[in-house]
Amino acid sequence: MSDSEEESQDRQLKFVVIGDGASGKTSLATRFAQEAFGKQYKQTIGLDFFLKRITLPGNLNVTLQVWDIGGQSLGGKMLDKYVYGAHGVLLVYDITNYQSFENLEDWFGMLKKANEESQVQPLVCLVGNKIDLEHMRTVKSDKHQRFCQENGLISQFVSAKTGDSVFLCFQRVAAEILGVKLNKAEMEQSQMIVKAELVNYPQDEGPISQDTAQRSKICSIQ
Ligand SMILES: Nc1nc2c(ncn2[C@@H]2O[C@H](COP(=O)(O)OP(=O)(O)OP(=O)(O)O)[C@@H](O)[C@H]2O)c(=O)[nH]1
Repeated sequence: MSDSEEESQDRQLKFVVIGDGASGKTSLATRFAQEAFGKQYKQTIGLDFFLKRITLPGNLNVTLQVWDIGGQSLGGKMLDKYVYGAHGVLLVYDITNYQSFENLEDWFGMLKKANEESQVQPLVCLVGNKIDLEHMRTVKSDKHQRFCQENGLISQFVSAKTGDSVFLCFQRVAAEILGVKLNKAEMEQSQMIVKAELVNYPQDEGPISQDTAQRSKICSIQ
């Protein structure tokens, strides 16, 4: 069988990523689809698309079509058309920004309304992003859990910056939609790659040779 024939058998799933501006939706999509992260904030106007093929247990190939929707779209005319017919939705907020959590009600309300007449009801995952900034958290984890329970959502905490649990998040939603069970080992395997950046040493701890300083900026633990 040729490659293109094989690909044509892939399941295609539409994922939309919604939530307040600057909560990290583009970063999440970019981390997932391109394994990259940019510190610079560039507002998404309208929407962006990403495609990524993943393999679920049982050798099931799935192509995820990720629609990254600009946070300023809430209240805009096009938003219900963007989210219509989605199989999976990542409802994203920033754990260090309480307002982004409060606004989830509006995002979720819009989502329900937009899909009222759709035959496919999307599976929704509540995504608390920026867990690398745990020390700056303003949204307590029990608030997050309560929102999930009240609305029947999957729950996930991630960091688009470090990559922590980003792949897992997309994988869990895709698996749930397709009725595929992930075992503990599979979940753990896709959970994290920790990249620890070294902080500059204080001046009075003695000189570090230029060579050493350059070689040891990032430490990866897998
Ligand atoms: N520390 C940290 N910063 C993050 C993380 N994710 C995103 N950011 C930063 O947060 C800012 C906003 O990220 P974006 O991904 O552009 O946010 P967005 O939700 O797509 O924003 P809109 O396009 O306005 O909807 C950027 O400066 C990112 O670098 C994260 O996990 N940790």
